[in-house]
Amino acid sequence: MSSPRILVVDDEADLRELLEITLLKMGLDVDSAETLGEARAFLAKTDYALVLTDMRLPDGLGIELVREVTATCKGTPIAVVTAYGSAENAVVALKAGAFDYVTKPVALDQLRIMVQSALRVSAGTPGQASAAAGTAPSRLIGNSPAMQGLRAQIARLARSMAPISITGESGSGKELAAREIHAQSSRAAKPFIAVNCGAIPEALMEAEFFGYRKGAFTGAAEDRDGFFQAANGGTLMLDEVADLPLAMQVKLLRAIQERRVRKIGATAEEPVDVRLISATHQDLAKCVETGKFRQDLFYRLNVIELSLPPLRERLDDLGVLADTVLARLAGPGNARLGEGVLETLGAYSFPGNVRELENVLERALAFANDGMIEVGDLSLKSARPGEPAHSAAEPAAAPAPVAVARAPVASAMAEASAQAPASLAPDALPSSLPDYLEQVERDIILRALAQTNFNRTQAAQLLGISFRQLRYQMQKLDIHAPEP
Ligand SMILES: Nc1ncnc2c1ncn2[C@@H]1O[C@H](COP(=O)(O)OP(=O)(O)OP(=O)(O)O)[C@@H](O)[C@H]1O
Repeated sequence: MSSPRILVVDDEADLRELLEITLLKMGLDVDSAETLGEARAFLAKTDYALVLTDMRLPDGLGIELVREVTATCKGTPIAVVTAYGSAENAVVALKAGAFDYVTKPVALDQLRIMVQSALRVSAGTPGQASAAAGTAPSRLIGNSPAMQGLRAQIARLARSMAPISITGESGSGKELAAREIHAQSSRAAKPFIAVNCGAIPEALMEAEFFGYRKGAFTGAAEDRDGFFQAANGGTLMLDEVADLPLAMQVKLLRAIQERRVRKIGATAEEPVDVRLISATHQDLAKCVETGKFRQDLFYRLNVIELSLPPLRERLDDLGVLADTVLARLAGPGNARLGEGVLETLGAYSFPGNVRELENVLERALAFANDGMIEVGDLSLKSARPGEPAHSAAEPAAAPAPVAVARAPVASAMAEASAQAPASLAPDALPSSLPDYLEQVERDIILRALAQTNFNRTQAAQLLGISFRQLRYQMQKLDIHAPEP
């Protein structure tokens, strides 16, 4: 079987030679062109597994070739070589459809990693083949035009290394979309690691992201990998990226630019091959304006934007989503929606999106007779049709109070109040600040859960925190949902 063939396009003889030698040593066949014109002539005759082009060529710009190859050579990955520090070129090329980029001076270990990953793309992984054939069932359920467009966009984006920034309200499926991109990419066999940037204490962040060496600090009993090493070869999702403290943003930017990380306590850096996907329900551009988020990092992460529509803008999908959720909860065919249920759901604004739909159906199923969910089994916040829903970014107004808190919540509340620290006199001090704060936190979370009938999405909104933060705090404080 013949080796994959690569086209190198560069007018600098030294660099061209270095690229050729490196690729030949990897067992690949190479054609070389010095100009755009020569490259076009090669491309007209031969199918390549990868095109690697410089940005500046005597008769034009490499970006033209990126556009042509992306438009005409279906599936051929093209990567660009950019001058060091010219992030702009790299970003423009990625936006135009380039698979990836390497910077000059070219680090050969990074070049090899990039080439191998491009070869996996052009060979087509099983995930890609079935996705392309339209046979792979997508985890993103919905037949609305918005969902169809989203799935098509994901299939395209899965073929490149370009960083993707996913925006959307809480519960709209940002993590699911990121997992889908990973699953359809040539990285599917490698790990997908999702990190909630808002849930990591600032003091631990560097160790969590980059790892540490044994003895680097008190308690570092052995070497440990960070998220970057754990995601090597795969995808790293930075969820709630707007919550990253500024100091960590600087370190992250460096890791992204260099594609290398250094463990705390290590002397040398190590290369990492990670595709980055970031997500947030906040307006990251606004965070840049207010100085909360670094512009340079924003620019690096926000190369391709993927925006997830809120559920209330794709109500056509309610039926199929409800069927899928019920089949998962009760087993296929064991639960159904009674008369008027879909219409009632359709009149609700779902501020917590699909996650809230899942919660609503799970609770309703607990009250339903023989798996038949009736309108009375739904406990929705009052919502009028067409009423604009609250953005997840802004805390929702307090929901209509729940008439009676369910017994387990009420008893948990009573228990919490019994333990709750008596309010302190203005100059009194608690004997243990952490215990005192923990009890206050427990008390407040239980109160919010009782008010929302243990709907965590709504409770998180009441408290002005994300669903994930609430879930994290509940785990930490050992607070559990009552048994239905
Ligand atoms: N289109 C969809 N099809 C099927 N399930 C979905 C869809 N969108 C979201 N979900 C489900 O809704 C829940 C929330 O999704 P996910 O965690 O991806 O949301 P998110 O936007 O990342 O939320 P957050 O901002 O709170 O982290 C998950 O259980 C997910 O499986």
